Amino acid sequence: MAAILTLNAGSSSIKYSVYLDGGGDEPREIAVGQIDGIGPDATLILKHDGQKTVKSLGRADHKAGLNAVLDVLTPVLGGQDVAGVGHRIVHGGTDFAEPVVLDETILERLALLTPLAPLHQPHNIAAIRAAMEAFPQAVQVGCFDTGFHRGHPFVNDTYALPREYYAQGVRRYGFHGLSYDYITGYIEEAFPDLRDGRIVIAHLGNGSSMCCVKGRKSIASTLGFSAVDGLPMGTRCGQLDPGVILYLMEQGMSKQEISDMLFKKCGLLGMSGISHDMRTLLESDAPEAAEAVDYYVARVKREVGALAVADGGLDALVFTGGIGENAWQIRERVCDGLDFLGISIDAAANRDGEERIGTGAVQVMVIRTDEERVIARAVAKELS
Ligand SMILES: Nc1ncnc2c1ncn2[C@@H]1O[C@H](COP(=O)(O)OP(=O)(O)O)[C@@H](O)[C@H]1O
Ligand SMILES: CC(=O)OP(=O)(O)O
Ligand SMILES: [Mg+2]
Repeated sequence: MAAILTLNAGSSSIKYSVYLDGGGDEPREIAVGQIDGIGPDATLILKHDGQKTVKSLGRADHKAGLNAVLDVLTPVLGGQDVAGVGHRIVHGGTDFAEPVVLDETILERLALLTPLAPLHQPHNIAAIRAAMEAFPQAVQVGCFDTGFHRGHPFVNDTYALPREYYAQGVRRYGFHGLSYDYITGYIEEAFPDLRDGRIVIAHLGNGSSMCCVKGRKSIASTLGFSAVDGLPMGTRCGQLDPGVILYLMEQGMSKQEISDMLFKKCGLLGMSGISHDMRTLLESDAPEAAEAVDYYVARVKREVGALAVADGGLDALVFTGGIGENAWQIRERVCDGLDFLGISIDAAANRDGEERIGTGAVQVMVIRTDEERVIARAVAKELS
């Protein structure tokens, strides 16, 4: 049976999985892992054959992380034929929404979108090139984070700029679409009563965004044209008055310096001066760490309200992503004081990370996302 490999290069991690192609049935996962904490202190995790391997890599950038993944996969694959490799590609622009078989021309077009997702797009493209070299016989399939949001109503898809900019592609694309696709599919199966419900999903990770859906369709997202808008993130500023950028330009900062600052030096890292990592900030006693977390929580809360309004009400609130799935403290603080929206949670169920933690009119849920599965399904479809 042929194998399918998935690669998902996030801003602070590379997630990977190996599946066996089900020949039309759901692909069967046989190994899963990630390089966590890309930067000074990276860790490789592999779960395979009922065993979990954890190996410290020390300092590792995306390239070193990817090489470590390819190394660890050799014994996992055991000479098995890799028929397809699926890739998460963060930005598809106006041209790409559905999964696509990748070739050199497409890669060149995707590279043009790098300024809009500098923490992802180059690593996504590097992973594709590495996979093309490592598995030359395999079909390489790109799956786009922006695809899920392409049906937004115009009011949630545009900025109030002169119209020609919309035509040029200056739009609210939204990201984390593979995660939202997985979560909405999961809800459809596990909670059929919510199939047509108004759901706000908070994908809180190193990259964070929120999205409201109705009947599995994205209605609005906090992320927009580039992967920097909306919520504050590990190193990204989130929503910002464009006047600040004009101010920075007047201060003499170059385009590259401003981009580096907004994408790499802001958010939790910039506000705390300590770390981009939510785990570190929750453990810290420094007031700056507490202020960064306060700001993060306050922005998530505001977006719950904003997205509930955009969706015409709220039936469920879902937490997912590295922070949303694991940080009970953040979930507790986000939900605190939102009773007026019908949101309240059971403290013990929340601490235990149970799937259903709501006690009010709105269902509140913690659901583990699986972007890799969405990618694997797309590859399997391509192979069938
Ligand atoms: N137990 C935990 N408590 C708090 N935060 C956590 C926990 N586990 C993971 N995280 C946070 O999740 C983030 C990584 O999320 P993830 O979705 O994997 O990232 P990426 O955006 O790279 O895909 C990190 O900032 C990390 O601090
Ligand atoms: C789009 C984005 O921010 O992705 P990630 O959360 O994987 O960094
Ligand atoms: Mg991610």
